[in-house]
Amino acid sequence: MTVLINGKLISQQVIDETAKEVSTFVEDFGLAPGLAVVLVGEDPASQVYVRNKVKRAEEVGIRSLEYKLPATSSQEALDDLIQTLNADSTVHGILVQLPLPDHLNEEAVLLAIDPAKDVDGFHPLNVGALACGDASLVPCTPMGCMIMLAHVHPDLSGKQAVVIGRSNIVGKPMAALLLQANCTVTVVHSRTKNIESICSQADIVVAAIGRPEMVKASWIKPGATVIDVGINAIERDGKRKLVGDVDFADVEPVASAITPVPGGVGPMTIACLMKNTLQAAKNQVLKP
Ligand SMILES: Nc1nc2c(c(=O)[nH]1)N[C@@H](CN(C=O)c1ccc(C(=O)N[C@@H](CCC(=O)O)C(=O)O)cc1)CN2
Repeated sequence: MTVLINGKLISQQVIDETAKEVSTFVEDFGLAPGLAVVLVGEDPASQVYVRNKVKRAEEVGIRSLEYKLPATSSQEALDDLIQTLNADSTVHGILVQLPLPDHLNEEAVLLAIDPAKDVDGFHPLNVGALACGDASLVPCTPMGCMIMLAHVHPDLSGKQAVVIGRSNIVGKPMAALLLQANCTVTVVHSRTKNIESICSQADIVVAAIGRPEMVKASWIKPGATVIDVGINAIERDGKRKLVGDVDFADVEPVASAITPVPGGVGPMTIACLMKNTLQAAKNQVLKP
C-alpha cells in the first residue's frame, strides 16, 4: 500500500518541537526570537502565506513584525527597510515574500539582507555554505522535503534521486541536500532530453517544475518515493482546485510513498521557517 506522507501532521510535529526549543531559548536568554516578514504589494497568495507565517510564529512563541509596502514601492524604500531591520538587534530573522513586483530587483533585495538573518537561506553566502555542506540556514521548502523523506527513508545513502526543476528556491538547494545525504543526484529541467526515462530510474523523485500534473505514472519506477513541491491553482469541473506538479491519481498507485497537494510540502515550508528563525536567533545570541 502506498504511504501518504502527511505534511500537515509532520509540520505540526516540527512546530511543536520548535515551540519547546523557543521556550528554552526565552528562559536562557530572556528574549523571544524576532522575525520580520516583508510583503510588497497585494498578491492574494502571498498575503495568505504571510498571514500563515505570522500565525505560526505566534504559535511557537516567535515575535513577528509584519511590514506591508505598496506595490509601487521603490527599490530604495525596500532597501532602507532592510537596512533598518539588519541593524535592529531584536530582529533575528528577515524574509521578503516572493515574488516581488516586476520593477524590483529580487537579486539585489536578497543580497541586502544580513546573511545571519536570512531565514529563507537565499543569500549567496548561505547558498555557498549549502553547496559546501556547511549551511546553518537552509531554504525552507527543501528542508521540509528532507524532513518528509526522513519519515520514509531514515537512510538515503546510495539512493538514485532525480530533482525536476532547477530554481534557486527549490531545485538547486534540494539537489545539494540530497547530495549531502549521499544520494546520487540528477537534476532535470526544461532543456533535458528524455526526462521521462531519466525519472523512471529514480528511487526518489522531487517535482518542482511549476506545471500542473506534469509527472505521470509512466515517469515513476514502481516503488519509488515521490515528493511534489508544486502548488498550482487550476479550474476543473467549474471549480478552483489546487494540484501539484504530479498527477496524483495516476502516480499514487505506482509509488511506495507520495506527498499530497495540498497538505504536503506547503505546510512544511512554514514550519521550517520557524526552525530557521530559532536557529538564526541562537547563532546571533551565541556569536554576536
Ligand atoms: N520569501 C519566500 N517567498 C516564497 C517562498 C519562500 O519559501 N520564501 N515559498 C513560496 C510560498 N510559500 C511560502 O512563502 C508557501 C507556499 C505554500 C504554502 C502552503 O502551505 N500551501 C498549502 C496550500 C495553501 C493554499 O490553500 O493556497 C499546501 O500546500 O497545503 C506555504 C508557503 C513562494 N514564495
